[in-house]
Amino acid sequence: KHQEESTLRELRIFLRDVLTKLGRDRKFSMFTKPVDLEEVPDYLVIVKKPMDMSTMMTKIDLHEYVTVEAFMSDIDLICRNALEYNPAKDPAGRAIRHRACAFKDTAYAIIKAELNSDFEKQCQEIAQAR
Ligand SMILES: COC(=O)[C@H](Cc1ccco1)c1ccncc1
Repeated sequence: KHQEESTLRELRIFLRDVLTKLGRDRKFSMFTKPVDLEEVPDYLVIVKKPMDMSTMMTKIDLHEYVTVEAFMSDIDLICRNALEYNPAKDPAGRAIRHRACAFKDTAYAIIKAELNSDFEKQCQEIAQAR
């Protein structure tokens, strides 16, 4: 239905705006691109499902997100992966973990400030009907 397509188009615009805002913050630069598997050869031994903001931007453009909830699951995945791969056993690991938590909290705050709950309800109804 055209009304549904218009709602999903608005969702994509909203999600690109959230990622753009997060990508502007230099403390989150390690989350903007996939972890380099040549630099970090054991990454896939520990992290089963890598995720990063450039991959999320591609998923938006491929219409892979129909709800904000699905988008937030990938934000949570970025954070969880960083916590799993970077133990708190040294200052470098603790700094990355702190940024991972700040990344997730900042994403949630941007979304809460800008998302109309009716809008997400419409997206959920479209997702259920599919
Ligand atoms: C989310 O990013 C990561 O988990 C890797 C882990 C990592 C550790 C050593 C090399 O890479 C990272 C990359 C760049 N700067 C910090 C950490």
